[in-house]
Amino acid sequence: MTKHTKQNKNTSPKGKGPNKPKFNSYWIYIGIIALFIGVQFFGGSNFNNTSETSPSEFENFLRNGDVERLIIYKNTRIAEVYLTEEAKEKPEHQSVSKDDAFGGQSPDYQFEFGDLQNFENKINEIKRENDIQLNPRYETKNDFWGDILIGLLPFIVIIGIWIFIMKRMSGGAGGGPGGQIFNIGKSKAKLFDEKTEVKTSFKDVAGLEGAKDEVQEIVDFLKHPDKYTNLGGKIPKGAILVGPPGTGKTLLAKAVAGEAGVPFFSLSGSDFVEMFVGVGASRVRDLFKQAKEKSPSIIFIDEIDAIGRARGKSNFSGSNDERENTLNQLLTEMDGFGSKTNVIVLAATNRADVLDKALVRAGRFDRQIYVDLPDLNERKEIFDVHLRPLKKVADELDTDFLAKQTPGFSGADIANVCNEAALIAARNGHSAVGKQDFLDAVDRIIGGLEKKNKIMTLEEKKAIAYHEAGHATVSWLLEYAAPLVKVTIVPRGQSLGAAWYLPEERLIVRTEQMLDEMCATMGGRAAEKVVFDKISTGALSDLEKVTKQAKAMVTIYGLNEKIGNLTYYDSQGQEPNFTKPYSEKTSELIDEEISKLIEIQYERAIDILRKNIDKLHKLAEILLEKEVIFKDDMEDIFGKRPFVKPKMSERNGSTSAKANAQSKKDAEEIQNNVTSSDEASPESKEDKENEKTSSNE
Ligand SMILES: Nc1ncnc2c1ncn2[C@@H]1O[C@H](COP(=O)(O)OP(=O)(O)OP(=O)(O)O)[C@@H](O)[C@H]1O
Ligand SMILES: [Zn+2]
Repeated sequence: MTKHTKQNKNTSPKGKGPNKPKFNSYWIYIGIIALFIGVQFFGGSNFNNTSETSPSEFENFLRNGDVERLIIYKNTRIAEVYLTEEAKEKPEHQSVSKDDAFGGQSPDYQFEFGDLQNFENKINEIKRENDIQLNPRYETKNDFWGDILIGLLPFIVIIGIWIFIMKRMSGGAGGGPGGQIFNIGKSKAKLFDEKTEVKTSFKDVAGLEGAKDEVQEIVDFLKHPDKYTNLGGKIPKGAILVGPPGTGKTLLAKAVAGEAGVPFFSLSGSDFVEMFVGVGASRVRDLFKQAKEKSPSIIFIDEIDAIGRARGKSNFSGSNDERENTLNQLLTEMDGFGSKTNVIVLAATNRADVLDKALVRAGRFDRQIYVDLPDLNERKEIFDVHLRPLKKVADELDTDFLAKQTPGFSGADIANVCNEAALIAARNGHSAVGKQDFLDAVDRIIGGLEKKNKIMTLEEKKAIAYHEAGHATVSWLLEYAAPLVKVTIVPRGQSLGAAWYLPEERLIVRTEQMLDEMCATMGGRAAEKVVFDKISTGALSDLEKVTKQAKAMVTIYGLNEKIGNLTYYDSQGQEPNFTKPYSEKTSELIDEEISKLIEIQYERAIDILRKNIDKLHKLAEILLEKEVIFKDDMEDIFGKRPFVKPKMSERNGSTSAKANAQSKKDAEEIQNNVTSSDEASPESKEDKENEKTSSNE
């Protein structure tokens, strides 16, 4: 069961920071309205120190010359009488209040005169008889309540609209409309307390081994904070879980809380965002206050990008202040944690790249934990987890088989499949959930996913497998390409597949290293060309990367023979260049050289792949089958990477042509001793790099 956290204490928090507003902004609105009503009541002209009288008595006053002023309201048939100063002293006017707190603005008497014509005649008659100068003033006036109502009408309308919006925004959940207004500055966090909830544990999270390892530290810290602080260590304040929707980010965060046995506050970044100034910041404060009260605890903010988008970038209309305030408040709160505050903030997003730099700085969300779509094996595990609660599952059910049927599915999709299968089985009167029920459920979910363009055809999958296998093969066979760690055809962010390399830290990159890397980058497209004799649009980011690299070689690092030892790089880079720093002719030459560089590497990649076509096929097949391969699988196919320590004297060529020839020779060498050589270990490779770097200087 979830419950909304309530807090009935003082709403205006004691701000710590210097520029925190003392009041939540909605109090200001309420104040203005109250003030207005007050003015209506007390400043109004007929607040009661006016005595009632009758027309005949008035005639007496008039006769006696006591009346200074007479106001006649035609529409309400009321006359207001103001006495002269002397008259007020007379005993017959004792009932008239003398201490008029409002500057004597209110009349002394009022009465209803009935018929206006008669009344006027009577006044004129008395005036004539007694020689009295009095000209009544005529005014129109609404009655008191009508007056107030009309004055308040705009405010009532505004409040009405406001309440309406409030209700809409908070989904009409809980509490009356008034309650909503007064709770607007409260955080909407849902609290999952381990005492009242069924505990989520790592057992409930299938796969995600890497991510689990990383969050284990947070669990450990929450359990034994002293262990860390005693050693003077800094405690992590936050981590961001990055990954596509439905991959179990929320689940993982909840499991961290469950494992550590601490309360878990969960809400979405968009919950902070309201149209009223200051509300987001106030909600952030409230959330952290609640979390600190229950510390140690975990705050989980889903869709952090709703508030954490890079400032001044996302919105051209410029009215982003409210979101920025919210973000600033979040940063302030996170900075404000002392080492004694055992609150850890976990956030989730599927776009880490749009986040504000300030958010991912050290001491805030300085850890990013990747939560990717599951591969074949992980999908099997997720099926296992979600089959557990199903009461009756047919015995012959094979989760391996199910995992194979669901490429590209997220954990949430799989949870959906299991649920759907149970429903289908029930509808068809089956006594247990069987294989066919699952297949039907998969079909149904795929139908939904197809609409969202998330499913790839078998043909596409094959193309991607060869593309990635191409990268892997070429980079494996090139001495200077970064060593491969993992290749996958599980879609990842914008890309359809990916290869991970172990980047080396190099201070200086040599020509042959750049060329080898470019060649490996072209390996994807080259494989498509070699195998299908077709190329696809799937290589866009590869082309972008390789073009940038080639351009840098030619125009920045002076690594091209024809262009020579010069750079068009401007380290000051302050003034925008409206004119190119080189002539048209040079410009053409640059384009030509860039394109030549890339083409040579493309041809080279094709060449390598043609010579290793069997291995490429084998690799692609394994990829299709397992969806992910690691270094070990590569070694099974290619043998260990064959590169031996180079002889120093042979390696001092630095022009592209020489380097090219050198690398080609390498590739051929590899041909010959790919199965025999097993000398290269990562360390020796690194040593070699260092030596090479220094020899180059
Ligand atoms: N690795 C997993 N193991 C078991 N179940 C999973 C896994 N991943 C997702 N699920 C199931 O999918 C549901 C939704 O996952 P969750 O809400 O954690 O995804 P999310 O990554 O937070 O998604 P979003 O980005 O849309 O918020 C979970 O409640 C769980 O049932
Ligand atoms: Zn590629």
